[in-house]
Amino acid sequence: MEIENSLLEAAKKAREYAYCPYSGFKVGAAVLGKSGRIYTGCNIENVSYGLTNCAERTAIFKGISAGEKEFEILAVTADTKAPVAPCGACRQVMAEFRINRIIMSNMQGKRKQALLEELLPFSFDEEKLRQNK
Ligand SMILES: O=c1ccn([C@H]2C[C@H](O)[C@@H](CO)O2)c(=O)[nH]1
Ligand SMILES: [Zn+2]
Repeated sequence: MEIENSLLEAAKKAREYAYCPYSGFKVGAAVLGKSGRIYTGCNIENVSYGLTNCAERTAIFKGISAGEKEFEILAVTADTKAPVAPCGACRQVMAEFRINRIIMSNMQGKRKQALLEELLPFSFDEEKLRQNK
């Protein structure tokens, strides 16, 4: 519970740095690396909307680019009525790095936990790529 609270706190702080002039929808995320380090992220939008990077991917890419190989838990938060859920692109990136535990929350502290296999069933993975004939 302690680590979950720390991750949500870190995600909440990172959310303040969201660059979202087009949607006005601020999101914060934090991911725990196997090393024990926490990497945070916010969403970063672009005038060519499709280049937008979500908070979750910002946090994961920060971890990878700092040398982190494996992760334990990812937390994400936004100012929504129900806990915010990661988009499909972020779920696929979480699958790439086997981030199995996801904590979704809102600003009021409402939480929901899920396993990646629940968020992304029948996922496309390395094993399927290797079945290429
Ligand atoms: O889980 C989510 C959902 C949305 N967004 C961002 C993308 C975009 O900047 C804005 C609206 O979709 O919120 C995230 O960062 N994470
Ligand atoms: Zn996303």
